[in-house]
Amino acid sequence: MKPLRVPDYADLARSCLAADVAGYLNGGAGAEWTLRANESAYSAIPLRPRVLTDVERCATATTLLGADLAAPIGVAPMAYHRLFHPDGEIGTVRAAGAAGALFVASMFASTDLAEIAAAATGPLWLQLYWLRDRGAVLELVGRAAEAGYGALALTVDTPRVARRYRDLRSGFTLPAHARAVNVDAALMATSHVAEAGTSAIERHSLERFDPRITWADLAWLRERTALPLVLKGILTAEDAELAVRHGVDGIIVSNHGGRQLDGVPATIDALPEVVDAVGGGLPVLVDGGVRTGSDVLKALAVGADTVLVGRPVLWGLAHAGTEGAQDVLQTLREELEEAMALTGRPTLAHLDRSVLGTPNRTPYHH
Ligand SMILES: Cc1cc2nc3c(=O)[nH]c(=O)nc-3n(C[C@H](O)[C@H](O)[C@H](O)COP(=O)(O)O)c2cc1C
Ligand SMILES: CCCCCCC(=O)C(=O)O
Repeated sequence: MKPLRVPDYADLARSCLAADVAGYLNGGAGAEWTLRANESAYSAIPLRPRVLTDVERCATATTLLGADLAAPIGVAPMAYHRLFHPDGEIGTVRAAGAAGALFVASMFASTDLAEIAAAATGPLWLQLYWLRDRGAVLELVGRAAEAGYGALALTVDTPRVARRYRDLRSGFTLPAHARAVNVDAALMATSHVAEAGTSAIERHSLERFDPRITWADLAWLRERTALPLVLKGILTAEDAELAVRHGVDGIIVSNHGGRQLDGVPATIDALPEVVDAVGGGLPVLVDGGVRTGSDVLKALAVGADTVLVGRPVLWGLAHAGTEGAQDVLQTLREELEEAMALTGRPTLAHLDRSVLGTPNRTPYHH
């Protein structure tokens, strides 16, 4: 089957990946309630089209923190792209560049940070986890600045990696060809020690991630880098207000694709309170469950400035390397453009909450 829609890539990826790798990629935390909610909440929102608005040209181009994007779409930070295809992060960053999309490299990328930067042709950020070893984090930040990364995205929803039952059942661990090559090997060692019935990355996070950090620690990082700082994993108005008060440069509304606290709302449902709390003072990004151009349009209509896409990019990569990842991003951009035309909104500025109908909810099931 030739993939046409983004979800077509999900099946194709599953059929070419080992079961434990597919489980790590597609799985979520706990009962996977939030994982399901992310996608179904988008499907529940009907659209309210306007007609006779001249949609011959619909303009998707935008800017984010001073960088140009062909559309308000980016690649969410995801660890270990080489697990899914030998092209790894070089493939996904090239795909992002070709599609005019933002690329956020994970701290646990399986390709050298400078090599990713050398292959990038578009805006590039680095995601960070706050490790107990602050020196290791700072060293990485210094290398990112030198390599030309444009911003840091600090993930704040992961004091530890959550229980992901698919990974516990498979005894998930990292193979030799997909390791976090940008962090000191000694620090990463336990992330690839197999132990039946456990997840190596969950064990590793308990040892190495720093669960003690608070809002006050952000100043420590800000004093040591001139790069803009974006917080990833905000879900409430209260935390959005604190983020603004602490002078961050952007917010990513995220529940980690349903991989961290199970039971939190779908991100499209959390987005309005964050957008309203921020009040336009900062860029607000969102990720989780975005599978169609209409989903992108809905998030923008609620007030997101840019939408990040996670698993679909890795489905494309797993199936067809760089080309597959690029096709996923290109398809989303084209579908967004079509959704703008068919809802009668020729520019991004025309996308506001009036395009959204009342959600048609069926209750989520645990
Ligand atoms: C395989 C995989 C690895 C991930 N690794 C990271 C990571 O290293 N850092 C991070 O902040 N988020 C990570 N995430 C979460 C994504 O950044 C993003 O929040 C999520 O995938 C968005 O949901 P979606 O996959 O439904 O688009 C990962 C997600 C997946 C699927
Ligand atoms: C010890 C490495 C942990 C990597 C976690 C990557 C991630 O965020 C994910 O969701 O998986």
